[in-house]
Amino acid sequence: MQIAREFFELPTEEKASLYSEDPIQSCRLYTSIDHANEDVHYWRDTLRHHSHPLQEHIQNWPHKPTRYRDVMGSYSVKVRKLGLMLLDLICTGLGLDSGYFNDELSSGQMMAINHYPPCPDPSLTLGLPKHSDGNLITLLYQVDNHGLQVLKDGQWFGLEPLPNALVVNISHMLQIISNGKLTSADHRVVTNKRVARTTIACFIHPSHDCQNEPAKALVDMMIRIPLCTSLLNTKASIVAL
Ligand SMILES: O=C(O)CCC(=O)C(=O)O
Ligand SMILES: [Fe+2]
Repeated sequence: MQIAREFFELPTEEKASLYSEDPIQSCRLYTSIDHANEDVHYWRDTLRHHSHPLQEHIQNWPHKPTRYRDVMGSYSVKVRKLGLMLLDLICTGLGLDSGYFNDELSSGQMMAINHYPPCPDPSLTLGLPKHSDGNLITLLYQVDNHGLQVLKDGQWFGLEPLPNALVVNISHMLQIISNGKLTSADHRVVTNKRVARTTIACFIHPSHDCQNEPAKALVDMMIRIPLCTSLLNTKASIVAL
């Protein structure tokens, strides 16, 4: 977290070379969501880069702070290990074959270092608007400052930062694969006037050419035999729920 904060404390000129609006860039610094086209800008700067396989991506990461690559690289490997362990447990919980989430379903990983500076008027914007994550599973590290809220039964609840704890989000792909047994949580970030907030999100995601669908074992098959006058004409229609 210290390294993440040090990155955002670098002089603007130092960070400027990483600034890009192009979502295809493997490592880029940008702000809000779609700065050129959005009506409201969100109060966030973010450094986003791929992080798995590490050796394919680390050379695109920032040079400064000098320990950035070492520290963030080692965090990325460890947090991935934890994420895959959680996916194994979720796999058991869902009753899927062990290793279901291995390989292409979890072969990608992206990290976002989010920075929310103090906001002079928090009533005018948010750090991030309501959304749920589009990947498989997200592990978010937040240390001390509040800001993250989750939507439950139509109400927003603040998620207290707990020392040495990570927030784990079920994301869209996991909702799809689990056929809705797990649901992705809507969340947002509010700002405050006093202090900056920095977070590190790790998004584990499927490979880009992998097709996602509900796991077969979680799809109920219902056979309907329509009532008709001639049994000979009866067709069984199979409906996947
Ligand atoms: O910074 C946070 O607390 C949440 C970040 C988040 O939701 C995201 O990057 O998708
Ligand atoms: Fe999110």
